[in-house]
Amino acid sequence: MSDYRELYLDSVSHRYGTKQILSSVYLSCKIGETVGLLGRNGSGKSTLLKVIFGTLNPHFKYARLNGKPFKKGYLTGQIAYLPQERFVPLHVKIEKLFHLFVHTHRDLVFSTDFIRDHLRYTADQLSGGLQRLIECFLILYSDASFVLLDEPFSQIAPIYVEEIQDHMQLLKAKKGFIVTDHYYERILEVSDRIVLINNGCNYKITTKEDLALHGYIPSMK
Ligand SMILES: Nc1ncnc2c1ncn2[C@@H]1O[C@H](COP(=O)(O)OP(=O)(O)OP(=O)(O)O)[C@@H](O)[C@H]1O
Repeated sequence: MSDYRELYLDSVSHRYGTKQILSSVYLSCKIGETVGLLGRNGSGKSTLLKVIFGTLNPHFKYARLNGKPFKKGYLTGQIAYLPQERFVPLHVKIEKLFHLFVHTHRDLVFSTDFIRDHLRYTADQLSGGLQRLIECFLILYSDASFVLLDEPFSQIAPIYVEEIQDHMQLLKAKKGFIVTDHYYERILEVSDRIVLINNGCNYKITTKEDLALHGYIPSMK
């Protein structure tokens, strides 16, 4: 049985056409936990996050949130998702976006210097990296208890990656995170445990050697 305050996925299977991408994948995340999701390009990480959020209907999944079965994550109001692709509208003021997405922790996010400095702009007035950073904060600070982050560190300068990590740490008592990125050293730093997707299956990773064993990083000398 799953604990209360847990996102739980079991038996997730999906194929595109005849290509099997996920075969009975299991994944869980509790409040207070950061789960790092790793895997080679095309292994199915984004597919899995889309399945959880509900924008992709898999061939099979068994999903529960706080013990209760759910079909589409976004309908629960408890799951937020940062997709790989840009999602913010270009012509809406950043301040308005934060008013739409963030309620509980708005004061906290508005007290962050680089967010406050950009509130009066629209996304099209910002660089690609800053747009991504704003998107990341909109999702981190949304009211959802479980946050799915697809490549939050890509395009972002190291100084801001540190900021993202710090804010994840700050929010962790109240939220659970599932995060994937190919800056795997960052994923190792920020995560309490690591799950690797390989050949459609999930593997528990405990050491860097495990990552080499599964062919995610070059074998270690
Ligand atoms: N809509 C689609 N139609 C057909 N095939 C798809 C579709 N979306 C993804 N795929 C294929 O499914 C596989 C898994 O894609 P996915 O985006 O989930 O991988 P990923 O692990 O997130 O990869 P990356 O690390 O490169 O972002 C890839 O081979 C991809 O080409």
